[in-house]
Amino acid sequence: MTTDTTTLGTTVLDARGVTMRFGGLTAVRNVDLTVNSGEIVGLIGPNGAGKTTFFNCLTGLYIPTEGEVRYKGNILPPKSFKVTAAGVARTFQNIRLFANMTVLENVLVGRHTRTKEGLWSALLRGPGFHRAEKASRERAMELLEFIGLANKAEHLARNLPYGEQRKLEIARALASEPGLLLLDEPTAGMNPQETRATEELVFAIRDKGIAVLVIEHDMRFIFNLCDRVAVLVQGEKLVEGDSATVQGDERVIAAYLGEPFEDAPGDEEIAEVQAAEAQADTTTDAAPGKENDR
Ligand SMILES: Nc1ncnc2c1ncn2[C@@H]1O[C@H](COP(=O)(O)OP(=O)(O)OP(=O)(O)O)[C@@H](O)[C@H]1O
Repeated sequence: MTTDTTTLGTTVLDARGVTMRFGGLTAVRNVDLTVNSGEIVGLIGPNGAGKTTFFNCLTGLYIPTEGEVRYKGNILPPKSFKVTAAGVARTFQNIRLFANMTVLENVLVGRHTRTKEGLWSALLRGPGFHRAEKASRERAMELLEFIGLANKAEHLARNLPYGEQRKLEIARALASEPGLLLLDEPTAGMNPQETRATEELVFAIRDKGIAVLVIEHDMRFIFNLCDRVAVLVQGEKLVEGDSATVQGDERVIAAYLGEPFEDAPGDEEIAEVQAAEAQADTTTDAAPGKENDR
């Protein structure tokens, strides 16, 4: 799946040797990861594997103990608002909207890194301020159209259904006009329809020329969506490749034992298949992990 609007292959994000230690605990160990323009890259791994910690290292919330992170060739500054200004936006695992502000106001907040008008201009409310404010509102409304919330621009964020609140978070992140969007579990708590809509939204974002790096536990979502998937286990990158490669990798299957993929067969089905295979004197073509191939 490619996009017409970007040149595939230009490195947007380049994380090298990222390590994050908390006292004696190494949450992320020597992780390399690149995201190229036009790509949607997935980051998966069991609970506590270090995925969010890695995101925090990419977005200036944490300063990695070792390693460096470059965005379009430049080392990212160790402050989250500067990272956003540089072109990297993110959403969080837990919704962080301004609940008592309107939908439109939430998106306008996300635009502050792109608004040139300073404090004095805002206080004096001169013509420059009014022009900038009008342009910001127009852009925010465009984004709300794009994610399908324009008709709720004046609603309070707290009154939106859960799935729409998550969408609004994405719109707010997009308001900073990023070149790279990091999504931390965007479908957590969503029903299947909302998840499918989010999938379409992420494709549409990619088609606008924004590269995407996404953490998600929903394997079907990840494998449908991503051009490339990296697997973190206990802070280390275990495997990286396209969806088919990662789904078929026995180390990945082993890492997820006890936490099966959605729709993965239950123990009974596995036992049945194994018994049938043993009986049928099968060749090695019946590869382990095939059951997860969709
Ligand atoms: N600020 C912190 N201080 C100390 N330990 C931390 C901190 N943040 C994360 N950790 C630890 O680092 C490890 C990785 O946690 P992290 O939240 O990055 O995992 P994760 O892969 O995102 O998990 P999940 O899928 O459950 O969100 C865990 O052992 C966690 O307890």
